[in-house]
Amino acid sequence: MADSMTAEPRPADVTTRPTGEPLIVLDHVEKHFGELHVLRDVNLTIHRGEVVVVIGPSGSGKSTLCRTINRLETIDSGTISIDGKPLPAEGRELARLRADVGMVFQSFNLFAHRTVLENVTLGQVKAKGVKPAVAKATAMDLLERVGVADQAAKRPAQLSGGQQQRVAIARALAMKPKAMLFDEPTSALDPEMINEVLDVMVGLAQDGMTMVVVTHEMGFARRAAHRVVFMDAGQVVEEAEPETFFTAPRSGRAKDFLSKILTH
Ligand SMILES: Nc1ncnc2c1ncn2[C@@H]1O[C@H](COP(=O)(O)OP(=O)(O)OP(=O)(O)O)[C@@H](O)[C@H]1O
Repeated sequence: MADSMTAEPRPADVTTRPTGEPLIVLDHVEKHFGELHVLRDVNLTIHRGEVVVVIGPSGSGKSTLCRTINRLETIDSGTISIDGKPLPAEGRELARLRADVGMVFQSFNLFAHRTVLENVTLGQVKAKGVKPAVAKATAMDLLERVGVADQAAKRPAQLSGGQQQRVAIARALAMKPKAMLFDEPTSALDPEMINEVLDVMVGLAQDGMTMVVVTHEMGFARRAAHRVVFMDAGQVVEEAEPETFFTAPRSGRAKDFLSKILTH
C-alpha cells in the first residue's frame, strides 16, 4: 500500500481541491472594438480558490476578457462583479480593484528605472500605505518565494525574461490580491524559462489562489486548472474540467482547435 505520508503531491491535489463561493462574476458581458464584436454574451463565474484556464484561437477575445475583469477595458453592456460588488469606474475604488485583482502581462510591465526590490515595494507603500520597512520585508519574502531574491538590487533589464516575469508575479502578490489574472504570462519567454514561471504559478494554485490564466500552455491547464474555458469568436463555447475537455470536447469548434494544437 502506498505510504500517504511520504507520497509526492500530485497535480490532482490542485484540481480536486474544492473551491468556494463565487468571487468573479461576468453576466451577459458584451464588448465591441468599433465594428468588431469581441465579447458576445459572456457569462462566467469564478469561485474562490478556483483556477480557470482560458484557451482558444488567436483573436477569440481571451485577452480582452481578462482585461475587462481588471477594468483595463470597459464593457458595452452586462455586468462584472468582484466579491459581490460591481467594478468601480475610477479613483480610489479602481486602485483598490487593481490591488485586489493582480494582473500579470505577457510583457512583464515592470518599472524599468526602479530596482527589482523597488518594483515589489512601491505599490504597497503608495497604494496601501504600508510602512516602507514592512513593505521591503514583504517584498524580500516574495522575491525569495519566486526564486529571485538574489536579484533584488538589479534593474529589470539586467534579468532574464523568466526572472522578470517572476518579479512581476511577486509585485502583484505584494498587494495581497484576492485573485490573480495572467494574460499569456509565458508567451514572450524562451522555452527554457517557461517552466520556471509555470512552476511558480502551480505553487500559487496549490496555495489556493483564485486564478484566471489565459495561456497556450496546455500542460499547465492539465496540471493546475479546475476548469478550462474555451473561447471562440468572442463566445464562451465550452467549459469543462481539463481531463474531460482534452479527451472529450463536446463542440465541433473545440475539437477543431484541439486537433490543430495537440498534433503539432
Ligand atoms: N484595443 C483594441 N482595439 C481594437 N481592436 C482590438 C483591441 N484589442 C484587441 N482587439 C481585437 O479584438 C480581437 C480580440 O483580441 P484579443 O487580444 O482579446 O484576442 P486573444 O484571443 O487574446 O488573441 P491572442 O491569442 O492572439 O492573444 C482581435 O481581433 C484583436 O485584434
